[in-house]
Amino acid sequence: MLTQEDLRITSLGPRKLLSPLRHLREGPRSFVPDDRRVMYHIEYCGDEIVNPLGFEKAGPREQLYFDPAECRAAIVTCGGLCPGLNNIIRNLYYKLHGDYGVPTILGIRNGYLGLNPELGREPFPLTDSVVEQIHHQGGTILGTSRGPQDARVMVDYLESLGVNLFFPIGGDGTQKGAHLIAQEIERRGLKIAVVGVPKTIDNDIKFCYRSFGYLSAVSEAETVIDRAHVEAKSTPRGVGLVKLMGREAGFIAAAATIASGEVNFTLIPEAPFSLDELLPAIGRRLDKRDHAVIVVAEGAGQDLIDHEQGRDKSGNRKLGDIGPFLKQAITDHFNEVGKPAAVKYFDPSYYIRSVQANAADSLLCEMFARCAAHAALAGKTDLFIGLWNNRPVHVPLRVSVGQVKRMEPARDLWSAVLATTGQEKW
Ligand SMILES: Nc1ncnc2c1ncn2[C@@H]1O[C@H](COP(=O)(O)OP(=O)(O)OP(=O)(O)O)[C@@H](O)[C@H]1O
Ligand SMILES: O=P(O)(O)OC[C@H]1O[C@](O)(CO)[C@@H](O)[C@@H]1O
Repeated sequence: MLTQEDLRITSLGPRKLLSPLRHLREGPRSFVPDDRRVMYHIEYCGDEIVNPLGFEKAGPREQLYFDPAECRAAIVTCGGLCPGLNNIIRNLYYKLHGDYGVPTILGIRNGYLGLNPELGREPFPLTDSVVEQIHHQGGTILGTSRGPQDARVMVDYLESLGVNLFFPIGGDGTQKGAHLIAQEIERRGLKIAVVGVPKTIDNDIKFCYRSFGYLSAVSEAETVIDRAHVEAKSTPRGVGLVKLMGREAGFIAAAATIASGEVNFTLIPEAPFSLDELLPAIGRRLDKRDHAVIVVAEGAGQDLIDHEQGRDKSGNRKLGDIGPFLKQAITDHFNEVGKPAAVKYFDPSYYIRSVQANAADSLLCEMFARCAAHAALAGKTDLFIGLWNNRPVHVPLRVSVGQVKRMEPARDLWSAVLATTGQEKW
C-alpha cells in the first residue's frame, strides 16, 4: 500500500507566479483561439486526488510556477520505438509553445545519448513546420537509443542549454534515468521540472493502466494473427505460429489474441508451460479441427531454450529466440508421432511498433502530452503522467522506479484469453 509520503509530488516551489487564464489573455499567442481559453477554465482541476491509491489528478493548475515566456523546454525519446512518440512530441510542442507561449522547445537527439555533448549530436529547435505532419509517421523524429549516461553530465548539459522544463519520453528504464536526473537537479538546487511520459508497446509500466502505442501495436499484431490463421486453415494439419514482442509481459499477446478471436494457444512470460503438455494439446486440436493458431510472446518459455545469458546496453536481459525453437519442436514432435504438421511461422517483430499511432493512441498521446505540459509549468517535478482509474494522474518517479506491471494469470485479461482460445491452461 502506498503512503501519503510515497504519493507526495515534489514541487519546485510555491505556485504563485501566473495564472494560466491571466497569462492566456495577456500572452503573445495571437493564434490561440478564444475557445481554448474557455477550455482552460473548464479543464482546471486543482490538486485533487484520485482514489483508491490516492494519486494526484493531472491537468491544468490554477497557478503556474514558471513564467512560460522565460522557459526553455527539452524533449527526449529513449528506448525502443513505440507508435505515438511523434504525437507526444507534436502535442507537447503545441501545448507548450502554441498555448502557453514557451518560446523554445528543443528536441534532444537519440535519447539520453543526446544529453552527453561528448557523444551525442546537438539538439535542434522544434518549429511549426517541423512538427506539423509528424503524427502521420511512425518512429520518433528525435531518434532514440539505449545505454546509460551519467546523470551529472546530463544535468550539466541541460543547465548549459538553459532548459527548465524537461520531458523524458520512454519506458521504465527511461523513467529510472529521469528519476536520477531529477535527484541530481534537486541536489544542485536547480529549477528544472522533470516530467516523464511513459512509453511502451509492452504496456508493462506500473501505475499506467494503458501506455500509448500499446493498442496500435496490438492492432498490427491482430492483422498478422489473421494472416497466420488463413495460412493454417489452407493446408492439412496447418499450424500458424506467431511470435510477438513482450520481453517480460504478455499484454500484447493477450490483447491481440482476444481481438483476433482466432488463436488456440497463447503463451506468455508470466505463465510457464511445458512442451510435454503443450505438444499433445496441439495434437488434439489438429486431430479435431485440422489447423491451429499459436501466439507466443518473445519472453515466454525462456527456461526451455539453451541460450547465451546476457544483458543489452540498457541492462535488459537478452532473450533466447522462442519462435524458431517452438517451430522446430512442433515440427519434430508431429514427425515423430507420424502425423506431420505444416508449421507457418510469422515473426512480425519491429513491424508492429514502427507504425503510426491509431486513433485510440493518438487521443491518449494528446492527453498525456497536455498533462505533462501543465504539470511542468506548475513546477511539479520528478513524476510521470500515469493513467489510473481511467484518469491521467501524477505518479512520483520514486514510487514507480523498480516497480513493474505484469499480467496476473488470476485476473480478467488472462481469463478472457483462456476463454477465447479454449486452451486448458498456461
Ligand atoms: N536504472 C537506470 N538508471 C539510469 N538510466 C537507466 C536505467 N535503466 C535504463 N536507463 C536508461 O534509460 C534509457 C532507456 O532505457 P531502456 O533502453 O531500458 O528503454 P525503456 O525506457 O525501458 O523502454 P523500452 O520499453 O523500449 O525498453 C537508456 O538510455 C538506459 O540506459
Ligand atoms: O531490439 P530492441 O530495439 O532492443 O527492442 C526490443 C524490445 O523492445 C520492446 O518492444 C519494448 O519496447 C520489447 O518487447 C522488445 O524485446
